[in-house]
Amino acid sequence: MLSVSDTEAVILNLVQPLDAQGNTENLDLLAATGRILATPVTSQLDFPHWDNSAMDGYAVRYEDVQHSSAEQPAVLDIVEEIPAGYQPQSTILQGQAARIFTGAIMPQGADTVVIQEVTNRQDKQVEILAAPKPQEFVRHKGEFYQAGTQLLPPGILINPAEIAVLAAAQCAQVSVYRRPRVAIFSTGDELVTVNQSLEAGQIVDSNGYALAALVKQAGAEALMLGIVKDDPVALEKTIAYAIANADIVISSGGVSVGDYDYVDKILESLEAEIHIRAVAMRPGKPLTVASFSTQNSALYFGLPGNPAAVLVTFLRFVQPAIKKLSGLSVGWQVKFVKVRSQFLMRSDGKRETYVWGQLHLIDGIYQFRKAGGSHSSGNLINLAQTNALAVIPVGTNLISPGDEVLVLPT
Ligand SMILES: Nc1nc2c(c(=O)[nH]1)N[C@H]1C(S)=C(S)[C@@H](COP(=O)(O)OP(=O)(O)OC[C@H]3O[C@@H](n4cnc5c(N)ncnc54)[C@H](O)[C@@H]3O)O[C@H]1N2
Ligand code: MOO
Ligand SMILES: [Mg+2]
Repeated sequence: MLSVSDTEAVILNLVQPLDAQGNTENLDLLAATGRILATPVTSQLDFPHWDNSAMDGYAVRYEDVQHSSAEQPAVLDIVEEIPAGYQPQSTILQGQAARIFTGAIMPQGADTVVIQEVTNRQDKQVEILAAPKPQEFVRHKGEFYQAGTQLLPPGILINPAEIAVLAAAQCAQVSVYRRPRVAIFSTGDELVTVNQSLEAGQIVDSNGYALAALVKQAGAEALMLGIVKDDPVALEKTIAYAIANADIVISSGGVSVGDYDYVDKILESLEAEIHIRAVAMRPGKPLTVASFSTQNSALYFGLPGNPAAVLVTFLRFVQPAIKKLSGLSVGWQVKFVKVRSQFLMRSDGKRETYVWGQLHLIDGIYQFRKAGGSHSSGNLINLAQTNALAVIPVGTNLISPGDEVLVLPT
């Protein structure tokens, strides 16, 4: 059995990020939030585009006002008014100023802005009641970004701030990586769809729904292949189709040691290389990860059937794999935060144990509260309304209330 961290390393090593050749699409800027930028973006514009005022006030020559005070104000002639959006017409000469507003172009000759709060306007003149600093309140051309240098690198997540930058650089369309395609199917003779009536021994295929939601949340596209019976022929057909039509395949169930657990056997018959068969974690011990030598074949994740095991193994291993595959250049790994546990938690200390619960903000500090109810990996009911997984490492049997614990926000 591999440790969780070795398993993560093996998986991330198997993932080939999408190649920018042939795996991109052009999107309208407004549709690009949450997508991954595929090509570097460069602008021919400086930011700011020209020297401009950061404040409402007066554009002046520093040398004219450097000794100004309330007692001995410099008195300047106002020669122009410059609102934002206008090209100034005059050059400010000695003893002159321009009325100027935030974001307006600085006029020639002026090098400093005096905010209107420290001035006294007298019709066509202004008194400067305090000496500014040289170049104060001027935003200089190219101070934020210089034309021709890289504005945004490829492989970054496009969040609202990047959308704003791309808009300012007049990128109405952006090249992003296509969404990874993830095939999902559930195995089990006991499974029915949400709208079928339940006979004895049957349960609803909730894993398919959970996985579809998780895949979408991870920024990928779900290719739903439904329920497959515990039947080698049907399974082989579905797996062969899935690996040829997706970047990643996720099945749930059929990976343990039962007589009807066929997934590993079928993968072997399809000449898969099985990299992982079991992980020292709870829940999620029987986990199968396989790859194929055939070109463009998907990476295969055979998740255990128990609903809690599906959620935990997806979040711990599949989500980072999807993120790496999607073209993100950094930050695919899961991020744990250190918080205090409110309650006592136990583990046998043999497998890395994941406990679902809630992060609560108490006086600005997060605390972890284990979910009430059964923590059987077959229980999906108390998974609802949780937002975090706490980790009890191998070798630790007890987390006492108030102890620090690593938590994976979900
Ligand atoms: N003798 C042993 N038995 C088991 C072991 C073991 O080491 N030795 N491991 C246990 C652990 S841990 C897990 S986890 C499960 C994994 O089993 P499988 O991956 O083979 O999954 P199934 O047997 O098909 O199903 C397990 C469980 O989950 C329910 N299930 C399955 N699919 C769905 C679905 N789509 N939606 C909702 N629920 C589903 C299924 O009905 C079973 O109750 O094996 C243990 N056994
Ligand atoms: O590994 Mo299993 O997922 O504990 O039920
Ligand atoms: Mg089984």
